Amino acid sequence: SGSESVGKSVKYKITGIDPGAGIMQATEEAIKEYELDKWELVSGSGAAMTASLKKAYDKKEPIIITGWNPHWMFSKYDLKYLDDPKGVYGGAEEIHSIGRLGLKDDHPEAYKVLQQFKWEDADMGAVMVDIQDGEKPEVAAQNWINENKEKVAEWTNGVNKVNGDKLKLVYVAWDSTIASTNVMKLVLEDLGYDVAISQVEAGPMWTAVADGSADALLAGWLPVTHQTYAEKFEGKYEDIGTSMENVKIGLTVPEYMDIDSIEDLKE
Ligand SMILES: C[SH](C)CC(=O)O
Repeated sequence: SGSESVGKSVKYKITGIDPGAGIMQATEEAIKEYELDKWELVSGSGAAMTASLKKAYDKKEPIIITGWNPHWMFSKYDLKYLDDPKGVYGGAEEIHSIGRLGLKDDHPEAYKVLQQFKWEDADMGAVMVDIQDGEKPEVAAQNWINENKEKVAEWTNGVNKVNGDKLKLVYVAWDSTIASTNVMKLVLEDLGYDVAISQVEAGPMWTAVADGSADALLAGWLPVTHQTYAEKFEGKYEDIGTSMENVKIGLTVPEYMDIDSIEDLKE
């Protein structure tokens, strides 16, 4: 066919995000399972990945990235997941709220909010797009809360106000988690909590909850994406509840690329 192989066209590179992310471990495993010997996974950050995506997409050039839903990039660009016949990336994943041991006794009101915290892809997406359009995360979060009082009222249903109790949430700079953490910060502050949010890498995020130095994380992607962390810290955290279902991770490419499966990368 004379057409250059996909691998050659992207110099056998997959453009990833921060090295501790579960999708990065899954992609290293995919490189092994699909015998993508010449391929390498390039780590960086979520922001660097989406900047590379924009650069390639604007010129209709090939690029392969580590993608996930919810993410604003799927509404901004025409993207598709590569089929994963070996199931390396798992199926429908869920986002869990993970709390330190003792949180329920120390802060029963906050615990109950996290238990009742549930929203959809579209809710989180609205906050992410607002941020992507230049709004500050805390303003985008407040905008969403103002528009969704009834949904927030479900989260705080039956929860008493508190008087300045301190809470610390940890998160990673993934667009989805920046959105959820900023919304939850405002909801808990509205109940009277003094909330600090701290941006760390994925490993330190789980470690902080497991060692009790943070109260909760809102980005427990399970059962597959964060399986390594969940196993490593087994017994040292409490899975408080699922805030979102049917989320997904996988290798992602622009629709204009004529490949459909991870198997196609072997050529
Ligand atoms: C980047 S996804 C939100 C989560 C993960 O891959 O760890």
